[in-house]
Amino acid sequence: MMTATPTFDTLVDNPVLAARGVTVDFDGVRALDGVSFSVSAHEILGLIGPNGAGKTTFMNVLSGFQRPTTGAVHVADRDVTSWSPERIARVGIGRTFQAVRPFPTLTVEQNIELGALGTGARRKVARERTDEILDALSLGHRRDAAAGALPHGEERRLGIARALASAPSVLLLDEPAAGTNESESDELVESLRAIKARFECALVIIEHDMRLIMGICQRIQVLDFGRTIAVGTPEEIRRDPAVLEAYLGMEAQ
Ligand SMILES: Nc1ncnc2c1ncn2[C@@H]1O[C@H](COP(=O)(O)OP(=O)(O)OP(=O)(O)O)[C@@H](O)[C@H]1O
Repeated sequence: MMTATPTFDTLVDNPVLAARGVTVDFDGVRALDGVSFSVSAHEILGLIGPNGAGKTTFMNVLSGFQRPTTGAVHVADRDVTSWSPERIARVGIGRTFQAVRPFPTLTVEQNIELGALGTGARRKVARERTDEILDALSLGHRRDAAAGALPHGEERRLGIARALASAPSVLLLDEPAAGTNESESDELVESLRAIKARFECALVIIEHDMRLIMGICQRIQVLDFGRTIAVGTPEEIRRDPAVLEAYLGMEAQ
């Protein structure tokens, strides 16, 4: 287990997405302080930490929505640190947002197809991909429903489906289980497993639902006050004293 802040060089070999020494300052607040990170093709990585630890800011840096004050972001061997979000999306980094909802008056199918067409897929390819995603995320029975009429758990899955439609090599998910009940969260886990099994896509998941994170992630990185305090398997993280002190508290013991 690595409990110190990892350096770029000691992280995974051949990462599809990596960041080195990322610092972000907001008017006197240091939201991130030298965070390094990498994810392998097809890996499921959890990014956890207490409120305000810097998780969303870090995801914004990875996807081009926040320019780091210092540090670098690489997609495979390309330095994308100064790229726009649109350009980063085009080289395979997809993401969902905590608060962005699907287009409510469009159908589920149309929402997903737009996600594919938006990154340049031809209509036939977009249709095929939409069918595959509807099936993998168990949304086929809702194909013609208006997105705005979906129950909350399905609406969250549609958000993921839309991001998946752009055929990302890495999908960044910002609190996909937010507001879901236990059975919706179980369905979400099934969908994430189906994505891993059926699509060539790594997943990076910010989530406060520890049952979900511990159940599905192969590796977890923990942030606290803008720094990495641990990286390891769920088992290692569950027992890490720094993590217990910072975040999990008694509930993890
Ligand atoms: N645009 C901003 N301007 C100023 N400060 C910001 C901005 N965005 C984030 N911060 C601050 O940066 C720190 C990290 O915030 P961030 O939202 O990244 O944390 P988080 O780990 O995602 O939290 P949560 O789990 O509550 O979503 C916090 O102190 C927050 O107040």
